[in-house]
Amino acid sequence: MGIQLGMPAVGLPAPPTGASAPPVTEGGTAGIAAAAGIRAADGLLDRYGRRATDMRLSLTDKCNLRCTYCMPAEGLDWLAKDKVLSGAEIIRLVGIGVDVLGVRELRLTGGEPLVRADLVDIVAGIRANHPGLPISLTTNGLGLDKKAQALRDAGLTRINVSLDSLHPDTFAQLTRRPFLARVLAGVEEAARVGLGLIKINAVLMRGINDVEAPDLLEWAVSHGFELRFIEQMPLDADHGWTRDGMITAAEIRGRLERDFVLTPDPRQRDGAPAERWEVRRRAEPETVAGTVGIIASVTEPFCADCRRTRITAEGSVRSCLFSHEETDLRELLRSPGVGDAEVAARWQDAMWGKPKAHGMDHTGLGDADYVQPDRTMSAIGG
Ligand SMILES: Nc1nc2c(ncn2[C@@H]2O[C@H](COP(=O)(O)OP(=O)(O)OP(=O)(O)O)[C@@H](O)[C@H]2O)c(=O)[nH]1
Ligand SMILES: C[S@@+](CC[C@H](N)C(=O)[O-])C[C@H]1O[C@@H](n2cnc3c(N)ncnc32)[C@H](O)[C@@H]1O
Ligand code: SF4
Ligand code: SF4
Repeated sequence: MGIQLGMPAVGLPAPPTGASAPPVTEGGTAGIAAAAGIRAADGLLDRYGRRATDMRLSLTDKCNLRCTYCMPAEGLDWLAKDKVLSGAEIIRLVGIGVDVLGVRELRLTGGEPLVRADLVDIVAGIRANHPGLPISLTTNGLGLDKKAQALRDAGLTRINVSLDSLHPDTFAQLTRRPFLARVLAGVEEAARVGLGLIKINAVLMRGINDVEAPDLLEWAVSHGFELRFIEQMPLDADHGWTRDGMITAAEIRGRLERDFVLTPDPRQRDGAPAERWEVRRRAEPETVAGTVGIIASVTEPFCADCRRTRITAEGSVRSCLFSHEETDLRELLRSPGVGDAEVAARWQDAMWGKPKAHGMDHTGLGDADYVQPDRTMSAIGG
């Protein structure tokens, strides 16, 4: 059962009230969390009683694909190298998250994390400090065939690979690159080296790959992968998203139900973006063939139970995927004499100002008052 928005969770400090409470801005005001009675041990708490324990860290803003729902065809102005957190800074920041602020799982993302030459060293460095921490990677799979074994050896727990089509032409149309075979080689190698349960992420685009939904699911269950369909969100550089144009979760279930029977997965959702369904083929209704997830950020939002804190490649906290403000931690990390406690306090301030949903005080992607963030999904760290 998720925490109700607006209600402090049991045992947590109440949100600040009264004239003495400093104003809350999404980016955080120095000391605001402390002024509200939040101690380091309270972790990454927000005004609505949610506590972030799931850290999503972007390793780079760069990418070697140009997915139409994410990047512009010409790419973006990549960050200068010195603006991006170094491996040592990342390892320190994860340490502060885990040891001081109660982070319980870590996802490495981007941009495309596999383009970072020191990725294996970063994973190994984090693993050495946190033997029990689940560390997962979200990737487009390009180059995974070369790095899967090293990543597993370094201590990576799991991997999610984005793959929207099994047809070379459709793949190239969606990603603007003809690399389907390379992605499939990466998925195959990740499975061979035993990189946990592999999850496949697919965004369905109307008139392009939406007809492929049942084929993608058949492919995934027959390989033992967990496929998740993601509703397209308004985070594309081209501002091409429309509420009417996107494929909804209800529509996805409808398309799948022609070939499969879907029943709710009895496992707890536990704050996960994906709602999971057990999958049975209509031709074999007695046997569970696998699981499918649907991530319905637009039509069935899950913000009330959000447990995520994001760090961008340049070391800023984004309390929400759709935030309009960021809180820089890199400057503190690079200031001689600044200790972990000070970095942790600024991170807590940023999270205290986390919006209720979708960067606003209510849910509603595509509502009249929704304003798309300046950054695209790739630059936020999806
Ligand atoms: N609205 C919203 N969507 C999110 C958030 N985090 C992830 N998503 C969506 O979920 C998709 C899949 O994310 P992944 O990186 O695979 O992570 P995950 O689903 O949390 O990971 P698992 O723990 O492996 O199930 C992303 O591409 C986003 O579309 C979030 O905080 N808010
Ligand atoms: C931004 S990418 C970063 C990691 C890696 N490059 C990849 O593609 O997996 C993470 C996830 O965001 C998803 N994504 C990107 N733009 C999106 C959008 N506008 N709506 C929904 N999901 C999106 C991608 O499909 C991918 O699964
Ligand atoms: S979704 Fe991932 S692979 Fe596609 S352009 Fe965005 S960052 Fe790159
Ligand atoms: S939109 Fe913001 S509040 Fe909602 S689930 Fe995503 S990160 Fe959390």
